[in-house]
Amino acid sequence: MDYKNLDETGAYAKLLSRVPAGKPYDIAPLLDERRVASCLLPMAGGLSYSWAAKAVNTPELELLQALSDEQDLIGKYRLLLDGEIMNPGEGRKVLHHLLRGQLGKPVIYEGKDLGEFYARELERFSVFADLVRNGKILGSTGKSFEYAVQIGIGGSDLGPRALYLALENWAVAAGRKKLSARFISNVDPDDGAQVAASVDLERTLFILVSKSGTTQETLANELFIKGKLKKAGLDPSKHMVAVTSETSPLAHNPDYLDSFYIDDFIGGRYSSTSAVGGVILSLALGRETFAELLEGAHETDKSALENDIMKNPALLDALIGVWERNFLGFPSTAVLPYSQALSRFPAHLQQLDMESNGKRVNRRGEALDYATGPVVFGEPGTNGQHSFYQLLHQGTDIVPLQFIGFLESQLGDDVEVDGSVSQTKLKANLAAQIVAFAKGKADPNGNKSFPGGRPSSLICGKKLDPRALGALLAHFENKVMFQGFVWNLNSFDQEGVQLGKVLTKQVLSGQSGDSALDAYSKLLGIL
Ligand SMILES: O=P(O)(O)OC[C@H]1O[C@H](O)[C@H](O)[C@@H](O)[C@@H]1O
Repeated sequence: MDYKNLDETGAYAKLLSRVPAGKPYDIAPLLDERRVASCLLPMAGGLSYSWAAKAVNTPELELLQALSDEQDLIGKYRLLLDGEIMNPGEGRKVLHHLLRGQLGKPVIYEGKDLGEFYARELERFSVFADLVRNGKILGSTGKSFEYAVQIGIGGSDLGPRALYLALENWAVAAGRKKLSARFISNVDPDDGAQVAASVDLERTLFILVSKSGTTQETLANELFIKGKLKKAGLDPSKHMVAVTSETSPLAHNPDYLDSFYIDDFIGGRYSSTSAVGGVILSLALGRETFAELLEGAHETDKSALENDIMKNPALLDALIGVWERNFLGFPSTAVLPYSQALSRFPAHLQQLDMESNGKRVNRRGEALDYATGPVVFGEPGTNGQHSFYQLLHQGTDIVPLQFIGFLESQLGDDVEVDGSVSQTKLKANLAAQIVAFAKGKADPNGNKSFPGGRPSSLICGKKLDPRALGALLAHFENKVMFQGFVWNLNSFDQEGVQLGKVLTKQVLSGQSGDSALDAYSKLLGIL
């Protein structure tokens, strides 16, 4: 396989020549009824991807297709599916797609079929979840479990938390919610203390999740919670399960009620569809809920194999993102779900994208001369409208926007005020924002004028259900993967998080050897 930097491709110079000189790419004249109807791609899970309000047209799209072909993005995706080492920094395969079904060759590692291994673990924790939900597995005082509390951080927290919140109301409406989930992530002791105080410990099952089994925050929180359980007269070994990799120090420990495994080929931020997300979702919302989520993700993974960018929403989204980042020069992007259930989804995408593609060297470690991953942030609409949208509408930076919306609410519990129900108001706000950002509004008073030309995409669906959520999750995973391939990055390691960990250890050992570190330690009352 040929791995080229973006600026070594033939398409790069051609795309540069498409950038309007000295003025923004004006999308206002583009956006009409015909364009909204035609710039729409069906996605898996009943979703669709609208790129009508993007600053891109046929000539750029043809060049982006050429870029995709030249960088062989689909070929690289196929290699990944077939179990090639796609994380060269750590010499690892990248197998999160295999968690939701086989699309490539069987992946055999040290004599073990990894597809079978993941399927076996899925079945094991699904059965476990059934037994807990049916009251066949009880706490140490013989009471059934009502709460599931995940202890984990980063990929062992953000994705699972975002998915749980996304489906909690849906599962209530579907009669599938049995346990309430909570999450402890921060080493800030107030996090664990607050969560512990909000549950009935006798009826709580803790899920200790750490792929490496060495994460400082998670291990501290484990001991914090075990101390609380003991103090309450409970046996921690009957109140805690572990999710980790088989090679971690947490593996095969009889002190846990049970243990479920992943391996080194499931990256933390890509682990939501493994036991890392699956145990808590299956416990709280039922195994069928998690199974449907996996189906939506698998369907998306399949659609991402299509070479034609006009038939592959994740690929198109990725390439438009590259056009915006490298050619139009936009440094950030906002994820704006018009769905309160997706309140933590932007935080998950922040890790997914920024930890994957926040890199300044290529996969061979050579410095790059072009921009890579954007800064990602976001909040649900309409809340964001009353907060940071001011900058998005009238600030000096153009921030491409990724809207997400649904036709129906999850609970269907609504109120009519001034002739419309709240769900309709939510959607009206969404439509209004897309057009306001794209077209703006001229006004002789500069303070009141809106420049427009602020591009956005929209992913929409009928209702946020497990299939749609799985499709949404996998869409962004695949988008980030394709962008990493375009930029010639290793999207699957995260060396940038290491230095801080090393210095923290030095501070805690009292041997920092650095006067600035000592000074800050004094300021914070450590020394
Ligand atoms: O699951 P763990 O091994 O505890 O890792 C938790 C997290 O911490 C690391 O520092 C990485 O930055 C994340 O990618 C990872 O998800």
